[in-house]
Amino acid sequence: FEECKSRIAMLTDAFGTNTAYRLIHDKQSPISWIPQDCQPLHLWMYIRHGTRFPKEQKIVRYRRRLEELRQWSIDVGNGGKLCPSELEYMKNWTFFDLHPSVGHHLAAEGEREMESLGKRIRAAFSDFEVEDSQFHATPTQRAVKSGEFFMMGFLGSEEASGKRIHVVTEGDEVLRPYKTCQYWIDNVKHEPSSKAEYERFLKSEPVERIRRNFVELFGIPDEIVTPEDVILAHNVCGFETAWNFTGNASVWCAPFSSQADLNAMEYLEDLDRWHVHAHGNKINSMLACETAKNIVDSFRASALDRTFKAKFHFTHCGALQKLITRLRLFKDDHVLKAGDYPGEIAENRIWRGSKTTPFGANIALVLYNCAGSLKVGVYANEQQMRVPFCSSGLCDLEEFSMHFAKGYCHIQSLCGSNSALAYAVAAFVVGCTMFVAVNSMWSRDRGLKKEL
Ligand SMILES: O=C(O)[C@@H](COP(=O)(O)O)OP(=O)(O)O
Repeated sequence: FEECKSRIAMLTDAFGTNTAYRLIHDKQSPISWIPQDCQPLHLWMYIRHGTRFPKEQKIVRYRRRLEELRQWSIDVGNGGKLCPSELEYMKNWTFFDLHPSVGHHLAAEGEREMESLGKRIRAAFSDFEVEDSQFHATPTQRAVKSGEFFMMGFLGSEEASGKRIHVVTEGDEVLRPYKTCQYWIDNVKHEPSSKAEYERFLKSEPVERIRRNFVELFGIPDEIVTPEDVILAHNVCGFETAWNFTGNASVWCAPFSSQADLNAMEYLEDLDRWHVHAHGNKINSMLACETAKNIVDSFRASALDRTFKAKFHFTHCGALQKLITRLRLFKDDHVLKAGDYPGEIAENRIWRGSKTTPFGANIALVLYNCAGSLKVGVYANEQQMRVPFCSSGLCDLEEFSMHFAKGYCHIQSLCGSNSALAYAVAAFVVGCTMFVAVNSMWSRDRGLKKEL
């Protein structure tokens, strides 16, 4: 049964946004968060909640559909070409024990992820006393619980017991503005063209090949298994891998018989998230403008009183993707297209859900006082990043603010009834601001060169 063993061994981390944080973090080397001759003044973090359960309606749908597929496989197909251990697992499969009431709740793996992240972040800044720490979360169980577990890791259980999480309202402009943004919902999320590349790839040969593999392995008649079933199996494979700390593979991973299959499934989700939530649409960057303002305002306040403060925000995948878009991180210089897969363009892309926004994904922005100069460091998933609009790795606060937080920011008018006009005005103002900024940098540069 060599085939069974290799099937289990090949499972890695390509589960897109359903990847557990440990699957990417364990491969990274730790970094130093304190640059030489610098002292931290402000730590501002945006954190996606830890590993969770599927949402309530999905638990119901998964149970219904997977039960059907399971019956087809066991009764009719007699397990198809599944290995004996997989067939046994299939017969005793327990995902059905998951009650819909735990839908979208933080899983035990998510609790571990958050507590250990909190501990690592505290350890990274252990030479500095945090004068004030604040914890904010969206009004969801998974975000609030993530905040509580992180806080325990960061402050220790005793200090954490006296501290509260500030729960914001739905659609909060800093934590999750798109959630209630009607303009974005109508013109991006529900706009068919945003899904066009995703739909195209769903019908493409790489996904069809996995579907045929599914049919053959499970011994289910061809006409029963749809491309949506392939997505379902991939989701459940990802979830069961994320929850299962011991690393036993889920039987629903079996149709993905090579890394290429997992990569194709990740690409499918990436096409969706990139076009709807990230670099694929300019409004996504604009929707992070209040978040950007909050970061820069917090930095300016800390720069004045010169004490080390920390603010943590527990939120969701789409919110992190918008902040990532505004920071121009993980940005390919091409549009993500279905037709580019397979091929180097798709395979070498930077944008990957498992690397950008797994469960527990985090973006940290740190203000430092470096021998009297104010500098900003940007970190994604505990690795230092270089933002394209900064001339060096550690960015000068003014240079950073000029690109990141300037320009028109009025989310209500961007999202409200006059939003088409507001969107045009915003795009125009952002364009003008960039023009003026770049021009003034050129003139400053020219001035400096003259002086030299
Ligand atoms: O709420 C959810 O179902 C997903 C998607 O929501 P958005 O990312 O689209 O807000 O986000 P998650 O909570 O897993 O980060």
